[in-house]
Amino acid sequence: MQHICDQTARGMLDIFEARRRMTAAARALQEFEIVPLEAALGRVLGEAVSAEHDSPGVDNSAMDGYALRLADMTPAGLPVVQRIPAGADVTALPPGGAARIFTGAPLPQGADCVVAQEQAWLDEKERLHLDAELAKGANIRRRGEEIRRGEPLLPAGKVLTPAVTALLAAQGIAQVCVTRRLKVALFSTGDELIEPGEPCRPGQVYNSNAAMLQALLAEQHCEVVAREKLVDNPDAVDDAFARAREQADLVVCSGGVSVGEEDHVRGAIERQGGIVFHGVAMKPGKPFAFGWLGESLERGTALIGLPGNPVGALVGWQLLALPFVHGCQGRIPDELMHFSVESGFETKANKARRELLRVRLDWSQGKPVAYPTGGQGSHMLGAAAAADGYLLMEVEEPIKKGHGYEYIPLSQFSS
Ligand SMILES: Nc1nc2c(c(=O)[nH]1)N[C@H]1C(S)=C(S)[C@@H](COP(=O)(O)OP(=O)(O)OC[C@H]3O[C@@H](n4cnc5c(N)ncnc54)[C@H](O)[C@@H]3O)O[C@H]1N2
Ligand code: MOO
Repeated sequence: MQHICDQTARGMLDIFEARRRMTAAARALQEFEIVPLEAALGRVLGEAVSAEHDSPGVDNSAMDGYALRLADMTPAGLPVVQRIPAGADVTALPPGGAARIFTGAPLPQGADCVVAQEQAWLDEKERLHLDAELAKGANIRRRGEEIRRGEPLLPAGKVLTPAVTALLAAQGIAQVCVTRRLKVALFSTGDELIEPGEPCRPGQVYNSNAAMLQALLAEQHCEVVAREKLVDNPDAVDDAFARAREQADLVVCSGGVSVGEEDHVRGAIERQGGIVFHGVAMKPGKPFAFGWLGESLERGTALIGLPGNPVGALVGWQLLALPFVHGCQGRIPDELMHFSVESGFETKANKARRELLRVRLDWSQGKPVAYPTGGQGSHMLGAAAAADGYLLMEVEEPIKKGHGYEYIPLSQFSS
């Protein structure tokens, strides 16, 4: 991964430095709630969890078959003297006998292996014979072989995925302590914006950012405490920010963050708090701003200003805002996942900013080859909606067909 390194261009912050700063700036919320396990998907564990039981709880069979004591087997076979379904109490295997047993059923005391029914046969006297060489311990799942009662099961900061949910359920745990939801106030700025469902005059633009950000926040289990559209007027932005800092942990705002006189977000942040950084050497997403409202970043309300261009807002959210949100949730930080793939296309170099090209991997040649999913303008949502990843184009390095470039899968941003 020699391509991903610090690099600044024309006063803009390097993407990966910006990501580090977002990660470092986050302070984990120290407020928690107890929720039922079935309502905890995607939430973040607020405390470490230890195993409450040995897993497996008893020695048990890994197969439908027969449990036996190997040394008892004779050329004349073994009589089947017991039948043990899953859920039965633990029994003892009488000497010189075998037990019919089913997957997950407790191994009878004295048995030292299980033969799968496909590898055994019963003669006319219902005596068991083996078709395979068996070793002691075969097809037995031992008590506590995965984890013992009291051992660490999950650390604080772990996200409750379906597998984590199952791991907790397997321990009999019905409710968990999770970080409370992050309260987010969501603003979209722009006189041109109208809401989906409203009639559209020429020059007006549907507010896709609010819909997208609401969805992105829902994916992260944030609580949207305000969702407002703001006109391009400094008083309106000031007023909205002043209200939001009282009710939210984080303000997320799109648009109005560039340099034109209709862009009022930076000014409002400076009047009510301060800027940590503004401007990142990435395309799309250059005018990304991070700051705070109130006394300081630590004591005030954090504010993330995303570009108005919808794909810039999306990329800024995924690469820069998410590490901060995760940190506030107390989540164990994720490394950015990326790997090299071949490019199936060519593109001219960008002289100032790294570009994140919206691509899809084609596997039809037995290896992944990246192709663009459509127009790469930062206002063009189609390519973003069709992409499965971003191909990272370094500054002053064109993309050449057949060469390898870092690919950043999008799936990592939804978990
Ligand atoms: N002179 C310069 N102009 C621009 C620069 C620059 O460096 N110098 N940077 C450009 C880049 S890059 C971007 S990105 C944009 C970002 O500008 P803003 O964040 O201030 O966003 P707006 O100007 O408000 O809007 C830009 C664009 O996005 C549309 N938009 C805004 N909000 C929404 C929304 N909620 N849903 C859908 N679309 C939205 C808006 O209509 C504009 O088309 O600045 C460049 N300019
Ligand atoms: O950085 Mo802007 O999002 O390229 O258009």
